[in-house]
Amino acid sequence: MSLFHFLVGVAAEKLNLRERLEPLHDQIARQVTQRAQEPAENAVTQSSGPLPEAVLLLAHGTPDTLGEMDAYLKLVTGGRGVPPHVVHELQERYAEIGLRDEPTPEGPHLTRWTLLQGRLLAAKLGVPVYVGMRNWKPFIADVVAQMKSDGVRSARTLCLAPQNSRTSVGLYRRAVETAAGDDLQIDFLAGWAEHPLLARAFAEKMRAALLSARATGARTAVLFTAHSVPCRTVQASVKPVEHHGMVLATEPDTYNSECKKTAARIAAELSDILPESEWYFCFQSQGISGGPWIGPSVEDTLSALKQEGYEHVVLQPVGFLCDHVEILYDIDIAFQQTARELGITISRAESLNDSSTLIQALEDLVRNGYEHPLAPAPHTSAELLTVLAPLEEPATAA
Ligand SMILES: C=CC1=C(C)c2cc3[nH]c(cc4nc(cc5[nH]c(cc1n2)c(C)c5CCC(=O)O)C(CCC(=O)O)=C4C)c(C)c3C=C
Ligand SMILES: [Fe+2]
Repeated sequence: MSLFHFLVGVAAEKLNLRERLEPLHDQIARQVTQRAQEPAENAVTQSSGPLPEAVLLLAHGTPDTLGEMDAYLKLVTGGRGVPPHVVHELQERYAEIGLRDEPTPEGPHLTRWTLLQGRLLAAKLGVPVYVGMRNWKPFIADVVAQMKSDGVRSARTLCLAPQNSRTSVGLYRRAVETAAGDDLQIDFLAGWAEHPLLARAFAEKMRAALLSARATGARTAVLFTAHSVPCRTVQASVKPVEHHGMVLATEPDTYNSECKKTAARIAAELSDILPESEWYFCFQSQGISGGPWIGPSVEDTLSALKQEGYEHVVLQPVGFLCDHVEILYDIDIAFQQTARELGITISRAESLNDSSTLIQALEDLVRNGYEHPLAPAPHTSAELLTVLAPLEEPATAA
C-alpha cells in the first residue's frame, strides 16, 4: 500500500484520601469544577467557522510488527534506544494485544483507530484530512512531503493528544515544523484539554461503565488516569540546567495540571450521577526504562481505595483518544492482575475510538480554534515557542 493510501479523507472520606494521594488535585478540581458546571452547549462555539485548505492530525504511532519494536523504541526515545530486556518486555506486551511477526490486515489498534478518526473527520468537513505519526508509519515527514506534492499550502494541524506537554505535543510540533519548512504553513493548535465536547465524549463512555458497575451493588469509585511523565518533565528552573544528568526546563510543564483539568471537566459532566466525593485521579504507565516518574500510580491508588472501603473502581484514561498498549495491556491485563491481588474489582470505560462526539470536538477545533478557558492558550506556532519546551532539550518521547 502506498503512503497515499495511508492519507485520510482525501483522502476520607474522600478528602482525606485525596490529600494523601494527590494534594494538588483538590485545588485544581475546585477551580475547574466551578467553571465546568456550565452546560457544554453554552461553552462550544458553533461549528460554522471557516474551513482550512487541509487538516493534518498528528499521533504517536505504533509498530506494525514485533520485529520493528527495537527501531520503534529508538524513535520513541529520540535515538537513545532502550536496553534489550525492555525491548523484549514490550514485544511480549504487544504480542498479548495482537501484534505479530507479520503485519495483520487490520493493522495495529492505534494506527487503525487514528486513521478511522481522520476519515470520519474528513467526511464531516469535506476537506482533505492527512494523518502523520511521530514514531512510526505513516511518518509525519512523509505525510508532509505528500501534502506538498498534492499542492497543499497551509494546514490546520492538531495533535491527537489533548493535554500539552513538551514530551508529546512539543515534540510533535518540532517534527511537523521541521518537515514543513517554508513551503507549507502550519497552523498548529495545542492544548485542548478542557474542550467541552472532549469532556462530553469521555463522559458518555464513563456514564455507561459507571451505571453498569453500580448495578452490581458494589461500592464504586471512578478513577481517571493519564500517562505518567518523568519527574524532570514537570520541573522548572530559571534557565535550562543539567542536574544529575537531567535537563531541567525553564518553564514548568503544564501537562500534569491539564490532565487533572480534563478529569474535572468529565466529572462535572457526570455530576448528576457522580458525587465529587467519589472520583479520583492518578497517573498510569510509569516508564519501564527507569528514572523517577510522576504519580500517584494506579497500583498505589487502587490499594488506597480498597482501604477506604471501595469494592469496584471504574477507570478511564483521559489522555488517549483510542485503544493502544497503555489501555489494552496496562489496564486490561496488568491492572486487572493488580486488582485481583488486592481483592478489588476494576472495569474501564470504553475508549473514544470512533465516538461521534469526539469527531464533533475535532470539527469544532478545526473550524473555530480553541481558547483555553483558564489561561488562554496561544494557537500559532510562533506563540507556542514561548510556552513549550526549549528546543535544545534532547528529544525524549511521547
Ligand atoms: C505526555 C506524555 C506522554 C504521552 C501522552 C505518551 C503517550 C504514549 N506513549 C506510548 C508508548 C511509549 N512511550 C514510551 C516512553 C515515554 N513516553 C513518554 C511520554 C508520553 N507518552 C516519555 C517521556 C517517555 C520516555 C521516553 C524516554 O526518552 O525514555 C515508551 C518506551 C518504553 C517506556 O519507557 O515505557 C513507549 C513504548 C504510546 C503508545 C502513547 C500514546 C498513544
Ligand atoms: Fe509514551
